[in-house]
Amino acid sequence: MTSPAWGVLPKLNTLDKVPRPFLIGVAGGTASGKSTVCSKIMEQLGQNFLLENNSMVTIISQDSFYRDLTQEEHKRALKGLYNFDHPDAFDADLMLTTLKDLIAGKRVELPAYDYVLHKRSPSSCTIINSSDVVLFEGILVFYFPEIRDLFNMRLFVDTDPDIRLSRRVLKDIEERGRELDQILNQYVQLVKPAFEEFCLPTKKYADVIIPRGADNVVAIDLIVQHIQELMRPSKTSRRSRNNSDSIVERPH
Ligand SMILES: Nc1ncnc2c1ncn2[C@@H]1O[C@H](COP(=O)(O)OP(=O)(O)O)[C@@H](O)[C@H]1O
Ligand SMILES: Nc1ccn([C@@H]2O[C@H](COP(=O)(O)O)[C@@H](O)[C@H]2O)c(=O)n1
Repeated sequence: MTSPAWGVLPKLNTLDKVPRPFLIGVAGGTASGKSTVCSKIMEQLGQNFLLENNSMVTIISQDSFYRDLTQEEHKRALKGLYNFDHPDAFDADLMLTTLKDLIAGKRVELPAYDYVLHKRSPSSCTIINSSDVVLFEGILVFYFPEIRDLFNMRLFVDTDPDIRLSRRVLKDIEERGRELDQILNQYVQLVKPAFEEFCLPTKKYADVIIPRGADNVVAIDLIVQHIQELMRPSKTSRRSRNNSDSIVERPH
């Protein structure tokens, strides 16, 4: 293979290594199963590959990057009238810095998000040391171009909207103590229109679309196999990559 192949590897310092951490973006509508898919990928990588190699997988939620609300915004949030599905609801700068820090091998601190209080809870912070694989999941992880470009693999969880709504209703009642009329009002007025305007158009950036989310065991198995293949050391040649579209064999 001659020079043209090198052009698809702009982010790699050395062709002997896949990026570490290997950063995977997982987008999809609310309650599509993003977290569940991430947990399955993590579980399977742990079972099949990472234990042998003493490596680590980390899942990060975009929800940790919701902006702090003003008093007025907080009042609206309590009534289900604040738009948490709009890109402006997120601190995109902090998201970018955090991901860049992780890529640089730095330790990062992530506050858990409290959906009842509508704010981050610094008391339950997760400290993330360097990992081999980082799964970053959220409704708008592919929305911001600079963030989107950091991913080495992009997945979109594509689940039927009726199923998502029914899961969302249950989740909001059981885990977030919300009332049905407020949940449905927020969904119809804010969640659904924002999904159509901001989240769904990012599906085109995905390397792999996963219909039916975590039910799709074949898709998840193939994704896990692909990650294992990319990360496995090879004696004769090593596959080097920037994203799934540009896997090339190392020139001999
Ligand atoms: N394939 C599935 N079958 C049944 N329930 C599921 C499935 N995937 C997710 N769920 C449930 O739906 C809810 C939302 O799933 P979750 O993974 O948290 O979605 P997201 O991270 O996209 O918001 C959770 O209660 C989860 O247990
Ligand atoms: N205080 C908040 C913050 C977010 N939401 C909703 O969460 C959804 C994103 O999380 P998923 O796990 O479902 O992807 C998003 O649709 C927001 O409407 C909220 O209701 N309250």
